[in-house]
Amino acid sequence: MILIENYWDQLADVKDELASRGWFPGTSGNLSIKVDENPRRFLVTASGIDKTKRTEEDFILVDQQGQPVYQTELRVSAETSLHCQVYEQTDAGCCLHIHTVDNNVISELYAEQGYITFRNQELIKAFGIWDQDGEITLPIIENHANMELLTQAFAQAISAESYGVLIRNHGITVWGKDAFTAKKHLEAFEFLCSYELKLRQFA
Ligand SMILES: CSC[C@@H](O)[C@@H](O)C(=O)COP(=O)(O)O
Ligand SMILES: [Zn+2]
Repeated sequence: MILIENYWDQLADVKDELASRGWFPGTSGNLSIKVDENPRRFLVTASGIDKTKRTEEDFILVDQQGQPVYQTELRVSAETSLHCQVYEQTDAGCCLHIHTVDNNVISELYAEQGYITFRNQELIKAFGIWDQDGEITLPIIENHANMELLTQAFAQAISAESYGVLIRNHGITVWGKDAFTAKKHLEAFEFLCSYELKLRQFA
């Protein structure tokens, strides 16, 4: 038997931790956690809510098309289709999206290149990459206002080895096999973005 409450609590805990870092400015950001694969169902944040508050209406159970499983007055996150793509194309169990100044500035600086590759950093090991010359690449896509176009570009950028996609002047979407791993990947990408920006100030 699947205990949705268990997944709900895991996602609520992650949300609280990210909120305590100020990673949901202006109601931005959205989170999801998979509760079942056959058929695929996941909890996703309701749209437009204050993600720094913990309430009983924070998450909505949706199917693989991102449609609510039960009748609700709440709206699912405007970016639910991106979460659907992550679960469709990877074996992720959790997907996190945040807007920070650091990830936005990195997205602008590297937009023309279309990606940023991080190397020579101990924290790359957070992605399970243990080689001496290990590196991780984060693709960067344009921020289309049209969700169909954004979802298309996002789907093309997803790869099993990247664990995240950066949307230009918008934010980062990161995933992992479970809530713990997704948060670890998110923290690592944020660290790497911040490091890169600081280094550029001196280089
Ligand atoms: C309020 S600005 C952020 C939104 O436009 C969007 O990018 C976002 O991350 C949150 O949307 P939401 O529908 O609440 O999941
Ligand atoms: Zn967003």
